[in-house]
Parts: sequence; structure tokens; C-alpha cells
Amino acid sequence: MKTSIATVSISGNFREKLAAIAEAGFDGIEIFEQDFIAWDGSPRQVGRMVRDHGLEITLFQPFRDFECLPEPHRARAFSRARRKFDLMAELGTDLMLVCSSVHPESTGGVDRAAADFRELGEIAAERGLRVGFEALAWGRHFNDHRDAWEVVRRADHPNAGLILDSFHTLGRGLDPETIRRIPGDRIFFVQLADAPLIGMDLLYWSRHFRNMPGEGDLDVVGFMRAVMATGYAGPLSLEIFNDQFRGGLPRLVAADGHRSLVDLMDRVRRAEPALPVGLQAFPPPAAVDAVEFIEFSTGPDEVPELEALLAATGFVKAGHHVSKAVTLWRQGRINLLVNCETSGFAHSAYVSRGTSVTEIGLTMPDAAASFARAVALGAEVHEQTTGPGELSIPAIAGVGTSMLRFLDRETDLGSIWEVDFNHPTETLGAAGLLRVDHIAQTMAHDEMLSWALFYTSIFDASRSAMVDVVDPGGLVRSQAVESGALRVTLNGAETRRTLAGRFISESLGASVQHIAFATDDIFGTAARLAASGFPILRIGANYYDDLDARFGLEPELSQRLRDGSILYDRDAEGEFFQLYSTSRADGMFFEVVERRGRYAGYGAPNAPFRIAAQRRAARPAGLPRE
Ligand SMILES: O=C(O)c1ccc(O)c(O)c1
Ligand SMILES: [Mg+2]
Repeated sequence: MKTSIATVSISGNFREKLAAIAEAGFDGIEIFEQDFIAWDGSPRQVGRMVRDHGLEITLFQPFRDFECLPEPHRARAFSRARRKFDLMAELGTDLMLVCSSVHPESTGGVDRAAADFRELGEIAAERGLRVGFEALAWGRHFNDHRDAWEVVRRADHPNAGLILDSFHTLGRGLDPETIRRIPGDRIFFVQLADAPLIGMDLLYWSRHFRNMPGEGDLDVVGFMRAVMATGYAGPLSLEIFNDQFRGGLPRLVAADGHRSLVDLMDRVRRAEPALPVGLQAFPPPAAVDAVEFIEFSTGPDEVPELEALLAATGFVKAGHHVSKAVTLWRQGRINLLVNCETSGFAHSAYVSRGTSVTEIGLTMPDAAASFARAVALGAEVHEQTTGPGELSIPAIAGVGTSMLRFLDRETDLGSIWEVDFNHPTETLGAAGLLRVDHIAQTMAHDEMLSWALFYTSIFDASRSAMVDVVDPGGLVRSQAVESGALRVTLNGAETRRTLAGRFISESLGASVQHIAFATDDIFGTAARLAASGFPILRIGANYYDDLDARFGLEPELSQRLRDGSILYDRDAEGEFFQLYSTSRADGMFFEVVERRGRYAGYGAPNAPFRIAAQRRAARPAGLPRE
């Protein structure tokens, strides 16, 4: 497959865009005319600069307001087109996108439009160029790819073809299956974009909220399956108008774009194996079997406090690494590692950001396969050194400065505890915690789409809807990604004034802010945690009064919740109980949950009250309370 991306999709000046696009592995670019005009270089220089980056110009766009104009507008449109054809020859590209007109004087009429395109196709042919017609979703007379195709069919000129754009088709709710009956050689170009489903004006939605395939809610896979079924063999090009990407880091946005295209075409081939997607083979996504371990990196000054918290949470020191300053804390099936090495990755993470989660170990059905898939999707490989006889566990860079390691039960990797950890003891622990329920990663709001794509492309994972959580200092957006036993909540802070925002600025970037452990006896666990000195977060009476009003709880249950500072939620599927620790000085905290029935959420309605309570608890004595 030949990959391409429109220059509008990323930030920076023209040179920065090219460098980022080339580095991400794209084959070509669509030159968006404004980007060219804004750059102070001749068309020939620009063309050379693109090719010097190893890229080709797959498309020049957009040419607007062309079809169905009365004179004198019509003659002017043709002379404008001739000028742009001259420009294209100098840039070194042969295809121009003509988007459907929004001109107030455009008359419409399929035959008129077809006649215009036949004439334009002829002028283009004289110069060895081609033109493609794209129906904008808000085009005055042509806003449906089926009508644009009818114009192209009737134009009946080899140099005039159709351009498809997934946004315009899917955004208007058109059935992409209708594309299957268009001959592939009449489709000159395919533009791809996804978008979140938000009810708004089509033009505004398109110009500000598009995102990478797989980041939104449109059926871009269904669209691409239909396109590939036509025999289309041209470039697959991202055209993403997005306010956030325009202000993002060019390299990150370009890398996400490339990842999204690879993942998209992998989904297409898995859905319809007969389609020739032209993508190297790599393993399919798998669901996580278990969160095998979570590792904290810390140092001598901070280790006593961390270990005290682990002990108070019911964890038991169960073993140590054979060669490294790493101890294992266990409870139920939870393995927490405390790394106090004085050199290497964990140590530098500690020095730069204080105590933080630096590794998450995941048991997969096949670690090597998951690793190979992650690499094919552009994950950064984490090189490592291992002592003699120790396991070499494949690792990739994850959120922030953390890494993800892949383990499995089928190979040597299944014996991590015996080989690397001197056969540590099994322990039920002291508080009845059974397993990791979820891991909450806090990041700047801009990074959320990127990390969601990371998880949903590498793993067999699903995303839940984004929810807004109100913090007294601003809004935090939260989205859960789930893959088998791995549940991650991504929390995006928009301002530094939220607890989440403060956490990322103090820990120098995205990181795990809290870990939730599961129990099947919340009241028993709460009592044991209280006895062991767990720093429980106190929840105020107003919360419980409202809870009684909302759910009509039995007085006895209500009292037990109040006594234990346990938060409660219920939906049609089941019930949810949560309790929290106060946050440490660095903002990290623990949560304990019990799910009853098939409750699948995270207690989002409780989050604002938890946050307010954490802010209150963090106030030094003597300051006014919130
Ligand atoms: O928003 C626009 O005007 C616009 C221009 C060119 C395109 O290819 C497109 O999809 C949208
Ligand atoms: Mg388009």
C-alpha cells in the first residue's frame, strides 16, 4: 500500500511537516494549497524539497467552485484551473482535487457538471495531468459520492476521475457499500479520516474534529473494505482537519497517522482476507490474559513511605530479584515490584520524576507475537540488559516514561517468578485484594487520542465513551480502554489546576496516577485496611445523603457505606463499590473496588466527589477548607 498524508493534517511550517511525515514512514503528501502559498519558496524548490525527503506529491488540492457556473464565472474558473495546472507541473504532481462547488451561482445539473469535467479532463490530458471530483458533504449540488460518480461516469474522460473521502461519505451517513459498484480504475484517489460522533454542522465538524482512522466513531473499516473491493490500487491518504493536531507535535501526529493506516488495513484484511491490502504480514491483535506485574521505580529516600503504603494496603514482601535491587510485594494474584536500582532505566526515571510506575508486565497468549505486532505498528522497542540466566522479556515504550513488557505462559517467560525471583512465596495478603482491576494513566488531554490508538491497535481492545469529570480546578476527560484482563483508564487534563493536571506537571509528563485493586468483599477489605493503617480517603455526609435519595438504599447498607467511606454506583448491569486512599505528596493513590453482577463502568458519577475529597485531604492544616 502506498501511504500519504495531507499537509493540513499536522502542525509546523512546510519543512517541519515534511521531516515529520518522512520520518513516520509515509510515501507521499497531498499538498494543501495554503501550505504551499504560505511557504516562501518557488514551486520547483518545493517540489525538490519534497522529493529530497523521499516523498512524492500524490495530490494537489483543493480546487474549489468549478462546476456548473454561468459565464463569466465559468471562463474564469477554467483560466484559474490552467494557472494551477502550470503550478502542478512545476511542483511535480499530476493529480488535482476538485471539490464540489459551494458557489452561489452554481446551477447544478449532472450533465452540465459532466460537460465541465470532460472539458477540464481534456485540458489536463494535454499536459499529462488528471483531475478528480470530490463531493464535499456540504456541496451545493453534489454532496454524495454516488452523484459525483455519476458526473465522472458521464464525463467519460480518462483524465477525469472520482475522489473519495471517508469523512464526506460516512459523515453524511451514506452507505459505503455503494462504493463497491464503482470501477476501481475510475477512482483516482482516496482520502481517509475518522471523526467522533457529535451532532453538529457538517462543515464545522469536518474542519475541526476529524481524527485518525480508529480514533473516532465512523466505520472507516467498512468504507475501506468497499474501496478495496473495487480494485482501487492508488494511495491511501489521510486528510485530517483537527484543531488539536494543528497545535500538536508534528512527529507525534505523523507517527499516529501512519500507525492508524497500518492498523486500518490490517483490520480490512482480517475482515475480508481476499482483499489485496499490500501490507506485510504480522500477527493479529490478542487480548491480555493477565496483568502480571506493575513495577514502581523509587529510591532510598522514598522507599520507606512506598513500602509502608504497600504494607498498609495488605501486600506482603514475598521475594526479591536474583540480581537487581527489586523486591516483590504480593497479594492474591497481584504482583507489585519495587525497584531501587541505582543505575539504568528505572533509576533515571526515579531521578527525573520521583517514585512512579515504570513498567507494566502483561501476560499474553503469545508474547513474541504481541511484540511483533507492536513493532509492526510503530511501537518503540525498549532495549534492555539482562543478567546471566535471566529472562529477556520483550518490552516496548508505553505511556510517559513507562514500558510495557510482554510475557506468556507457553515459553520460558512463564517462569519469570522462578527464574528471575528465587521462587517467591504465594500469599493471600492481608486485605483480601485479588487482582488489578484497572490502571489509571493521567496525561495531557492532547495525548488521549494517541494513547487510545496505541492500545486499540496493538491489542484486541475496545474503547468506552469519553466521560467528563469535573474537578474544582477544571475538566478532566476520561476514557476506558479494555483488552481482556487489562483495563486502562486514560485521564486527560486540560489545565494544570486540576489534580490530574498538577500530577502530570509535577511528575514531568504522563504517568500512572492510580491503581485500582479488586476485592470480592468490600466491607471486609475496608475493615482490614482500616486496621492496618491504610490512609483511607474520608467521604462527606452530603454524598451519602444524595446517594440515599438517588438509590433509596436500605438504611443498613447506607450506614455501612458511610462507616467505610465507600462510594457506590449502580446501573442496569450491577453494582459497584469503591474506596480510595488519600493521594501521596506526588499525587499517586490507590483504589479498591468490588464489582457485583456485570457492572462494567468505573464509577464516573462518583469521580467529582472523590476528587473534591482528595483536594480537601491534601490541604495542609491551618489553610481554609474548600
Ligand atoms: O473543508 C474543505 O473545504 C475541504 C477541502 C478539500 C477536501 O478534500 C475536503 O475533504 C474538505
Ligand atoms: Mg477531502
